[in-house]
Amino acid sequence: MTETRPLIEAHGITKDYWHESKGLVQVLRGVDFAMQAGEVVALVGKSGAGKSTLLHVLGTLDEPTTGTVCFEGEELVGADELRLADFRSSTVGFVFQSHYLLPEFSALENAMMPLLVRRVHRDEATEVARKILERVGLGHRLDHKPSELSGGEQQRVALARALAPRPRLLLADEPTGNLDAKTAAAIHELLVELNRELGISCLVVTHNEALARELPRCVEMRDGLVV
Ligand SMILES: Nc1ncnc2c1ncn2[C@@H]1O[C@H](COP(=O)(O)OP(=O)(O)OP(=O)(O)O)[C@@H](O)[C@H]1O
Repeated sequence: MTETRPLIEAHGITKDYWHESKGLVQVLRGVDFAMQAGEVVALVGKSGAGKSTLLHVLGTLDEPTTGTVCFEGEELVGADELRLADFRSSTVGFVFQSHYLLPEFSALENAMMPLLVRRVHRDEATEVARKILERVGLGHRLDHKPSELSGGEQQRVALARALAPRPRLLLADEPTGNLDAKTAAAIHELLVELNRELGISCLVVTHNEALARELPRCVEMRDGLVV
C-alpha cells in the first residue's frame, strides 16, 4: 500500500516564551500535527490552548523552540529567510480575525496587492483579483474602500486577497470572530465551497462549534498539546 505524503506535517513542536513574572511559559508542549492536501480541518480548543501559536508556526510566521515543520517533505524550520518569504507569499495564504485591509485602497486593489508584490503584471493581477472577488460575491463592490464595506464584506475581501495567489494552504485564524452568526455561517460556507472548487487545503482556528461540527475533521488542542 502506498502512503500519501502529508501536505504539511509538524513533529514535536514546542514553543516557550520567557515572561517577566511567570518565568518560562510553555505554550506548545510537543505538538504533532499533519494534514493531507485537499483537507479542511478545524482547530478548536479553549482560549490560551495554543491554537494561534501553532497556526503561526505552521505558516512560518513564528519559529518553534524545538520541532520540525515539513511542507511536502521540505523542512521549513531553520530554512533560509528568502525561501520562507517566498513560501509565505505564494504557498500559504493567511486570514486573521482582523482583516488588515489597507484603508486607502479599494477592494480590488487590496485583493491585487499580493500579486503586485510578486510582480505579476497589473492587467493580469486585476483580472485574477476581479474574478476571485466576483466568486466571493463582491463583484458589485470592486471600487469600494474597506470603510465602505460591511464586516462580512471586508472579511470576504481579505479572503479574496489570501486566495488571489492561489495558495496551496489557507491558514485562517478566527476569520469570523468579529462577525454576527449569520455572516459567519456564510463565510464558513464559502470556505468549504472554495476548498471543493479550488482544492485549496484549509486549516481554520475557530470557536464556532457549528462550523467545527460541519467539517470532516476537527483537531482539539488543550494546554499546548493536540489531544
Ligand atoms: N509572545 C508571548 N509571550 C508570552 N506568552 C505568550 C506569547 N504569545 C502567546 N503567549 C501565551 O501563549 C498561550 C497560547 O496563546 P495562543 O494565542 O496560541 O492561544 P489560542 O488557543 O489561540 O487562544 P485564543 O483562542 O484566545 O486566541 C497564551 O496563554 C498566551 O498568553
